[in-house]
Amino acid sequence: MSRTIPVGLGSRAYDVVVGDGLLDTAGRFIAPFLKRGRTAVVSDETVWALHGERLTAALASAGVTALPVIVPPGEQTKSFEGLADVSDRLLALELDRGDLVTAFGGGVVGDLAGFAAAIYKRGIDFVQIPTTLLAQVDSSVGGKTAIDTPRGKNLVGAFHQPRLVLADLGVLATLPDREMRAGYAEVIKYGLLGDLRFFEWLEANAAAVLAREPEALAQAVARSVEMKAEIVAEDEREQGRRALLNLGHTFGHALEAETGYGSALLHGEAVGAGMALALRFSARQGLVSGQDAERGVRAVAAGGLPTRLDEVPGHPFDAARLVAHMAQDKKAEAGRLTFILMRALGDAFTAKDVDAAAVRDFLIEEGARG
Ligand SMILES: NC(=O)c1ccc[n+]([C@@H]2O[C@H](COP(=O)([O-])OP(=O)(O)OC[C@H]3O[C@@H](n4cnc5c(N)ncnc54)[C@H](O)[C@@H]3O)[C@@H](O)[C@H]2O)c1
Ligand SMILES: O=C(O)C(=O)C[C@@H](O)[C@H](O)[C@H](O)COP(=O)(O)O
Ligand SMILES: [Zn+2]
Repeated sequence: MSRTIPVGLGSRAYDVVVGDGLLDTAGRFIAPFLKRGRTAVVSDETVWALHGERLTAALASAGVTALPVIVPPGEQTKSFEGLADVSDRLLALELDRGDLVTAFGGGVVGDLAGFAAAIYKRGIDFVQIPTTLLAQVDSSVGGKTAIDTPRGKNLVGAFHQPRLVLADLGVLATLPDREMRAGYAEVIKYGLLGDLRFFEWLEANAAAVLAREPEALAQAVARSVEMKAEIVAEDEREQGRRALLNLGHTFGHALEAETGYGSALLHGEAVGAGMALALRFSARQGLVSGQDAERGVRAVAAGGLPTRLDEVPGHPFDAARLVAHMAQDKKAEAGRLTFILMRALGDAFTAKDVDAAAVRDFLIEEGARG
């Protein structure tokens, strides 16, 4: 059984298909987007070793040749060097504008391959086959593509929507538990930012989702995608409501930049800690009740995610350096900080012009160095 969730973007509309075993029918889904029977498949070494043969066979059975472009796994690959490497290899394959790039992996591969597709010969089509929980619920949908720079996360990128997303829940069977927990951060984010019922469902079903129980997993992925699709369709370029998807990211991206994008702190872990900080900062500002904030933090912790700075590798962080990273955030305007804060569980909002000194004081209270 699969579910198809449309992303209603007019001429750039596409479907997200969620189900078990979709990889084996990938050729049938992808063939209609091809002008000739081939696609470059950008993947990382780990995903390719585990699932590359299966995808290659599925494509071949529909008359499609896979041209692999395999990159090292991990956040460090989402860099200028990684982008140059992928772009050069797509050129070496002599892809033209009628060809298609398939991003087959987690958010790193999706963001990198998507950005390469956005700028290759000024733009070619791509499809996403996300293989992590995080990529299935979040990064494969919505068209944000980017690389990191030492100055900050995702600072160089483009909006480039995929033509199709195929989320095969079965491939998550090989995903390490730590990566499941990191992906769960983006799942709970949807409940916190805009759906109290989903949040409550997750409070009751976190363990089942993390254990990959088929029904719970399918429900968590489908509801997350549904929420993201609805928000992206309303605000593709983050002029308003889409910024809510950044809950936990202003704090989280600053922590990622400070830890140097290594394996010590995964994006989802940074978002987990970032959401806990956003909840407590909201309470400190009198925006949300202390009770709601604590309940939100408990739900993040139940996902096995860090919720305090002293649980984040790199602690103690320098408060001023964290605030400096936040000023580079894409939501900041004229040097003024923007955060996604909470009014209640299931009710987040965009707070513009947040006082940098208040954020710094809060971070010091939370254990950062003054
Ligand atoms: N574009 C967006 O809207 C968006 C949204 C959220 C996150 N992101 C970005 O996504 C990135 C994080 O993505 P991620 O968490 O998927 O990390 P990732 O792509 O690094 O994948 C995590 C690890 O899991 C491995 N892996 C992937 N699929 C596997 C599988 N099925 N079985 C076994 N191992 C597997 C990978 O090789 C990698 O080592 C960050 O760069 C973040 O900024 C982007
Ligand atoms: O799709 C979005 O919009 C998001 O903000 C989703 C986030 O989970 C994701 O990490 C995104 O890449 C962050 O965007 P950025 O614009 O802050 O780089
Ligand atoms: Zn994210």
